[in-house]
Amino acid sequence: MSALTKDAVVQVLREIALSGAQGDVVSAGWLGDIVIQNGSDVVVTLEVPADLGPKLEPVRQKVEEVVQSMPGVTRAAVILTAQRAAAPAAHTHSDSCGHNHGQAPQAPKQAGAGKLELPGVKKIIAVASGKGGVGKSTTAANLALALSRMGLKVALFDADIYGPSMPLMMGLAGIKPGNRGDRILPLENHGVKVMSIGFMMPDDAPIIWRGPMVMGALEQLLREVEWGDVDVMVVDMPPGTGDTQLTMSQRVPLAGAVIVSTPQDIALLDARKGLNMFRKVEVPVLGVIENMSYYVCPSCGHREHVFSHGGARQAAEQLEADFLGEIPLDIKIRETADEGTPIVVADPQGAHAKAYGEIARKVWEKVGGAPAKPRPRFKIF
Ligand SMILES: Nc1ncnc2c1ncn2[C@@H]1O[C@H](COP(=O)(O)OP(=O)(O)OP(=O)(O)O)[C@@H](O)[C@H]1O
Repeated sequence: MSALTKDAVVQVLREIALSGAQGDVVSAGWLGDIVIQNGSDVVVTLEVPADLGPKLEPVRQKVEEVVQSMPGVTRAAVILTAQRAAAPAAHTHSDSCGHNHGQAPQAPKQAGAGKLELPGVKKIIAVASGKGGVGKSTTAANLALALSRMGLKVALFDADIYGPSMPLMMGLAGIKPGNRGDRILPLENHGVKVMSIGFMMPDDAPIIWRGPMVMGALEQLLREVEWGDVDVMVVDMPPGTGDTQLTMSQRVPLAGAVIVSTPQDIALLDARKGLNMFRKVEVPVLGVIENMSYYVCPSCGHREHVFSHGGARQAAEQLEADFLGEIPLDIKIRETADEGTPIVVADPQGAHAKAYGEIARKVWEKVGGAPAKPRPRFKIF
């Protein structure tokens, strides 16, 4: 059998006629990207006009069905993204991984771009970082689990388009969410509802996301998931302070944001950009969490400050943001997350779970959350 090519996919897409005078998805100018992974997994991105987006779910399904039926295709995923005016470039640049490491951009002026409505979701909290690799996702997962242990109904939304890690961290890797009608059902583990852009992509698909596409895909996912009744949703934001992060902070009705930083100065500089970005769009900054703050020697219990300790606390003070707490550098935090059972669940009585619990309590208080009913420790069936 000859190898599957993008041209062959385009050919097939041209055969799907759209109703009305628009021709097909290719001639309508909607074709964004085609990515073929492992020779047989195909992801097609359609960039459609924002006002048509919600009406085009049947088209998305049809295109997916047609691509899926092509010879040589194992899995097909079609993602609709809405075309949106790109935000002004400001002084930002993206590096090769797509992360934005420039200065906080100006708020884009988007006429009519109101807040997304997520009925049933009471409070939404963003977990953000100025740069990648500081432990933002690990913190988001453990924070969500700590909030859940307080007796709250919790959802975790993984918006980290450049490296979605929630499927792995929450023990849901390789599982695909189901549907009810045209609604997507979130997956659930450790008592937390989880949705990740990673569930929608073939494993390791190197999708090259352009700014407006990212927001389109995230919005679509947020809107189409049947979240049900949720006290608090934790959003693992894409790292950095570029246009995507800014647009997301404007469009999602955030109750507040927490910034994760390591103690190194360079990360703190980036953390400042994160703080400033949220302030610019009037999202309350709930505070700063210092991650990988110190190292506890597993044999003697000695605390070693590998980096210049206390930087996040000082930076928080200077920036008039609250310091929410510090989490040590501990291999167990990494291992448990990699195994899909983050430390708050793996060792609920341990010191780390306690530290995350304290942070969760402060965060919940700061967003004015109603006191949660303590979860019973024992269940009698
Ligand atoms: N407190 C910690 N102790 C030990 N390892 C940690 C800790 N926090 C995070 N890590 C590890 O550091 C790495 C990066 O963490 P994580 O993926 O959470 O960062 P991130 O900021 O979300 O990264 P990215 O920007 O790539 O999404 C992971 O291997 C994670 O397990």
